[in-house]
Amino acid sequence: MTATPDEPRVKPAVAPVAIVGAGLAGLLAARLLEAAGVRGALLFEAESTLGGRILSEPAGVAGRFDLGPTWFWPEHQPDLSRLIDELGLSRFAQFDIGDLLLERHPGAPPERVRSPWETPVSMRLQGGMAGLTEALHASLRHTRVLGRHRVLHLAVHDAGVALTVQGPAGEPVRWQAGHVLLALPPRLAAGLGCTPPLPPALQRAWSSTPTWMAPHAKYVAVYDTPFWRAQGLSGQARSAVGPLGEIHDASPPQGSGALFGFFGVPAAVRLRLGEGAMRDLARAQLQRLFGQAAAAPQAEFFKDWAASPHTATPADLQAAPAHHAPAPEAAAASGPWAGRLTGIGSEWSPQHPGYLAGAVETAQDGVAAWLARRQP
Ligand SMILES: Cc1cc2nc3c(=O)[nH]c(=O)nc-3n(C[C@H](O)[C@H](O)[C@H](O)COP(=O)(O)OP(=O)(O)OC[C@H]3O[C@@H](n4cnc5c(N)ncnc54)[C@H](O)[C@@H]3O)c2cc1C
Repeated sequence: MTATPDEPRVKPAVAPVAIVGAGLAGLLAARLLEAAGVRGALLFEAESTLGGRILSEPAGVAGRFDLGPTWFWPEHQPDLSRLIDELGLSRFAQFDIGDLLLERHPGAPPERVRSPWETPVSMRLQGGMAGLTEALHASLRHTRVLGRHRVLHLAVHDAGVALTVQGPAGEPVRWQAGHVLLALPPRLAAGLGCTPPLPPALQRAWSSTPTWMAPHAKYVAVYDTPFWRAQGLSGQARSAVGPLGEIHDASPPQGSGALFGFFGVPAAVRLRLGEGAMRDLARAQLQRLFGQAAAAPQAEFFKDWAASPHTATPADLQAAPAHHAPAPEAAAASGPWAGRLTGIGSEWSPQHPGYLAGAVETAQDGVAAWLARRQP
């Protein structure tokens, strides 16, 4: 029978758990389920690549450079730190020795100020943060990982949840699972169609939770060497002129040098001006700050997360929140959705909402809660 968009084909087997989203939270949840003996979980990922907001791009022999998260803080994030060790990944401290440059006014030369001491030390992963999600994915043996599978709709029924999923060919297919772990930002989860609808208070709480860093964009410039260090500069800068508002050293532990910056330009302006203009302005700013040697990077990268439909929603583009939002409830307390659906994206973390460590916390808690409730 040929499937039509209105009549999704049904996959008859019922998976114990379906995970929506293969970022850090989704991949870790799959690993934890496998470690507890669960077989045949489904992991749906809308994009063709895994990792979600974690993205590291290669530049020849220079290494890989983070266009998503860069840092973690082991003193405050012991579970994430343990996971990194367990996966055999190497860490190193963020370079921050030397002066910081301050650009206060257009046309005024940058001021040098002593770098503020970073407490606690920010740590980075050798080879880029994507090493974390790649290692998690490589460790999976008993999970069906389905890239280019976008979950569109969830319907609860007596035996569990039916998920309508758009696969690579564009056709909607219905899959069945006993429980759904929503490993995506609450705002995106609130946009999935649900039958019956989620409790209104839960729906409101999820759709009003901003997705951390969704309105932001990053620029990375790669050089042969970290030449600014010889001038006593840390590579850090703050600018009221822009387009980059905050700049850091992004060099790997040895060899090449790199600088990265977060744009201070609002998402709507960036999207209007386009990537080419943003790159040109960012490169010109690095030259203004760090001199002629910064004018011709051997490689450069630009990633605008506001343009990613599987990270940002139109609501995220209105304003960039200065602080991490408090975590909303992760599940329905009563009604048909109780016990069928749990939010495990990082923003649901009570301790570290929006951080990598938050995704670790929510994956651990979500899987533990499902295992505790599961019928023997
Ligand atoms: C530029 C930037 C810098 C950051 N810096 C740091 C940092 O230095 N330190 C730190 O701790 N944190 C940082 N963060 C935050 C960190 O990246 C996130 O907290 C973390 O990666 C979230 O992981 P997650 O798995 O919860 O969600 P995500 O990584 O957002 O994963 C969600 C996944 O769901 C998929 N998806 C979405 N909709 C669907 C659908 N309908 N069907 C199927 N799949 C879907 C997405 O494609 C994605 O793969 C940064 C983020 C950004 C963007």
